[in-house]
Amino acid sequence: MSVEREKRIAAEAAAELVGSGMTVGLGTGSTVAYLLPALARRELSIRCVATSPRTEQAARELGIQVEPFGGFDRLDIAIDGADQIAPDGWLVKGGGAAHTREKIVAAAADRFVVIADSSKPVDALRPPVPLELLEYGLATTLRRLADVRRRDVPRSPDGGVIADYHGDIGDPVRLAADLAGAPGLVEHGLFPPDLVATILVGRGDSVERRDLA
Ligand SMILES: O=C(CO)[C@H](O)[C@H](O)COP(=O)(O)O
Repeated sequence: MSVEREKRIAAEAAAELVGSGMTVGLGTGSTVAYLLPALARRELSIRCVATSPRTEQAARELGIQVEPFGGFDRLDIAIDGADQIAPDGWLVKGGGAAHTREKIVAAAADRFVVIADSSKPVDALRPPVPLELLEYGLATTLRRLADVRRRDVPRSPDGGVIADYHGDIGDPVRLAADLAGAPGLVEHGLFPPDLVATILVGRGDSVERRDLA
């Protein structure tokens, strides 16, 4: 079964978790690209925020109501893809360089739902871990952070510089804490299990569901 089909059925299963009246965070990426038409087809009355200009434009073109995030202090649900899913629920995100906004939206949601194809669950997380860095003092930040290289992609919508950590991951709790404490680092792409409510993985013809919360 194709990866694209697995993404689509996981995204469609996630769309079924959304009900009328909900506030919804929309992630970024090729799996979310299947979520948007699935949501639009349901013709629900929902208010959404988008984690990237790309998602915002695609959602609007499908008639989904997208509003500025400033108008919300919480969300009912957020749905997003992932680059890697560890057995204990740790995620690596940010392959599309949207991890800062994605983490803020995931944290704002009562329920964060991850959608993925069967290539995303891994036995152990591996590098790279995406980073967003502040432009101010960038050369010193890059010199201080070991094993970090700038990624040749446009800046984030918030002006941040995208880079990746290529060193060992080891214990993600420790690496996440080390990265979070580094001056000049805006956000990293390690998402802890306590952020995640449900993981939906398309595998072959069916969707595997894991509830973490
Ligand atoms: O974190 C992300 C973007 O920053 C994406 O959610 C992640 O890269 C997965 O993307 P895809 O669904 O295309 O595999």
